[in-house]
Amino acid sequence: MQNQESRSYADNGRGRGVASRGPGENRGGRRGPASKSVSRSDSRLGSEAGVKSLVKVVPSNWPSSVRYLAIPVYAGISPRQRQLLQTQPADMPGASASTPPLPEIPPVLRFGPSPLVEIHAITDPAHPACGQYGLFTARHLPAGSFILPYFGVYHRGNVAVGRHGQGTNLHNKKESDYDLWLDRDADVAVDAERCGNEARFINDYRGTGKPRANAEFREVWDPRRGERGMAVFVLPATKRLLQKAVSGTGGIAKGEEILVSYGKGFWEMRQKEAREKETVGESTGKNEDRSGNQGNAINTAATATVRGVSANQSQRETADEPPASANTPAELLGTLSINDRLEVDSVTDRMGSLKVVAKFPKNLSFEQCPALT
Ligand SMILES: C[S@@+](CC[C@H](N)C(=O)[O-])C[C@H]1O[C@@H](n2cnc3c(N)ncnc32)[C@H](O)[C@@H]1O
Repeated sequence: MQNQESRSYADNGRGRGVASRGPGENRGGRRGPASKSVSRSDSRLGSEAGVKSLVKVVPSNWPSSVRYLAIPVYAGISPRQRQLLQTQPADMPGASASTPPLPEIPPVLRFGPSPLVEIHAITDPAHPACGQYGLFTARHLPAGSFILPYFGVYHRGNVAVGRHGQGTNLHNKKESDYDLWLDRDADVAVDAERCGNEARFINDYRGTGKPRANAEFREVWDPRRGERGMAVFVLPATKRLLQKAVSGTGGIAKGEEILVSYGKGFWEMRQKEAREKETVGESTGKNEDRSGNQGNAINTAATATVRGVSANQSQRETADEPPASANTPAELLGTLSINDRLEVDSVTDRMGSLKVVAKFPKNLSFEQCPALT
């Protein structure tokens, strides 16, 4: 079972934060099996053809089990929801005259891997996400600056509730730690568990030794696609940091890990789930880990210890993982289609309180992304 907070690993300040329950050059480091280098001289970058070609390009260290997205994809979003996504809040019916426009993604931003960030495996045993990946800066990023968009599957925010009360995203049939609220009122969230961009690797600052987050998720307007979305920004400078910024030390230094706050609710829910799983494990004699980072983890012990989950990543469910080699948009959309007949008990409302509101529709399918059609 999820609650509103647990769906949020951050909040953008407009009540539309991170949901459920975390122009291109490649740098050094290990390369994922699916990696291809980014050609900065690719004249098609930014064009529709460029988007299509960049779907084939992944950043260094991108895990082969996760599909890289240069634009979002859509699952089960209604035409009305799409319309809402393509409307600035200030233009919404009933919006007050003082509603500010959303901050904009730089219109010249290229589609594909960002030169501002690098994905690295975390090998420091003191880091609570040791054995997983994290996102690091490739250069100094000024306070308040835009870092990158958060891409994933735009889906209905509703969650189904499984036998043990755990929440499950309807669109991918299991809970996700990469699912961010985009618009709670419109019931749209963006999940990067199975496919996404570099932003999906941003860890929470808790337990890392850093006193606070250095970045945040914010709702944005993407003028390239005429659509709302989520993005990551360097935290704006506080008065104290502003003074430092004058001497050039504000923002995030080159090589530092980008860290956000997932929100207290995210971690409270994780603890609750860990307790429940331990209870289930005790009663059945086995433990399971249903964490959302199964696809990426390169070492499981540290994760399990930190999160208090006495489980092993190797026991993760793999049956409904999509194949990892789709490259073209058609393949991408094809392999992500969900036409399965899902059997669920009930659906929670978007506040997450356990409440039967609807039976899950039997067929969900991905809509073609307008940028690709
Ligand atoms: C959005 S993902 C972040 C990327 C993830 N490290 C990966 O390699 O895919 C969220 C997951 O990362 C892990 N994580 C992030 N921040 C953490 C922290 N401060 N302590 C422990 N685990 C963390 C948790 O497993 C969480 O479910």
